[in-house]
Amino acid sequence: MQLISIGQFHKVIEKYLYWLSLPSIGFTDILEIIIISVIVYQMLKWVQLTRAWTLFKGIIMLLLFALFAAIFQLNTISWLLSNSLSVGITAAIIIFQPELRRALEQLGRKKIFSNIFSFSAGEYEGRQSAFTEKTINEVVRASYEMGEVKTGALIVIEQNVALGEYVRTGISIDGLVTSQLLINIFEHNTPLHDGAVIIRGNRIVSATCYLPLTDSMDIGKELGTRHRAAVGISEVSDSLTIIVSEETGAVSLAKDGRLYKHLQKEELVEKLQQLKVDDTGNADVFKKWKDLLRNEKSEK
Ligand SMILES: Nc1ncnc2c1ncn2[C@@H]1O[C@H](COP(=O)(O)OP(=O)(O)OP(=O)(O)O)[C@@H](O)[C@H]1O
Repeated sequence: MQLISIGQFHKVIEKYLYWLSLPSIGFTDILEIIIISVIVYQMLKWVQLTRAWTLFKGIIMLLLFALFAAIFQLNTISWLLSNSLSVGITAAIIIFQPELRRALEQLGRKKIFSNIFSFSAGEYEGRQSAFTEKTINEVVRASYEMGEVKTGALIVIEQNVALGEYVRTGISIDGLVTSQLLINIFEHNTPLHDGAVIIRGNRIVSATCYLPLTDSMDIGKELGTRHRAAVGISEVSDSLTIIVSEETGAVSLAKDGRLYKHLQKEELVEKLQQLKVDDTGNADVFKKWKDLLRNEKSEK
């Protein structure tokens, strides 16, 4: 029996198994794979939380149908599908314009690096003055006192995204946050009780502000425009909004497009503590990391 040399063996392998050879993978390829995976994952996560999920399922059905048409050479159907693709994309952009706008706004709000590396309260909180323990106590006291007597209220706490355009819709007030002032503003049949109050740092900057209403379907039919306005402003900004129901006296909170209904006093305090900075105006960097991680967890 004639043995083949190593060189010949190599040639045979190259000739018949060339398709097995893998292209060389460099660092940039791995980086690209990671970046694309993260983008696709984030897009799928976003699509699942919006009306676009239904559209996404529809597109998958169409693609399966196109594959079926291609396999069985249904030429007319294939032609129709490929020619309506560009029209379909334009239509989807028009129909889902609010969702796309919201997604881009949310992307613009993600201050990942500044959140991690900024050490001063001004940069971290984006406010001119600090949101302190005293302000938290005043806001919480006012909310539950108004709840007890069923006085409706809407209190927006501004964070990194400036709410100037909504502040301008109201009547300008430059007053230190106190429970008495808040209760007074929302007192029935007084000129300032309608609409929302906006708080920036430790100060009430405006009252009777008009907020955008959400068109979310997830909000219960029993809730009216006050709650819709609170969720609406939380969709277009990183603000935190407290709602006191005039009907039930319940205190709720809107943040990142979500409504946390019927909060107990301690729960509200806990949520507001995340915005706090100490009296020197400095945010604790370790607390920031803890808060960031906690927020990530609670979002999951
Ligand atoms: N777009 C808006 N921006 C700011 N405030 C608003 C807006 N729409 C309604 N409000 C406030 O909400 C009040 C009406 O509340 P409505 O009864 O419709 O809401 P609700 O969610 O059912 O709350 P409640 O439980 O207090 O009745 C208005 O009088 C006004 O003060």
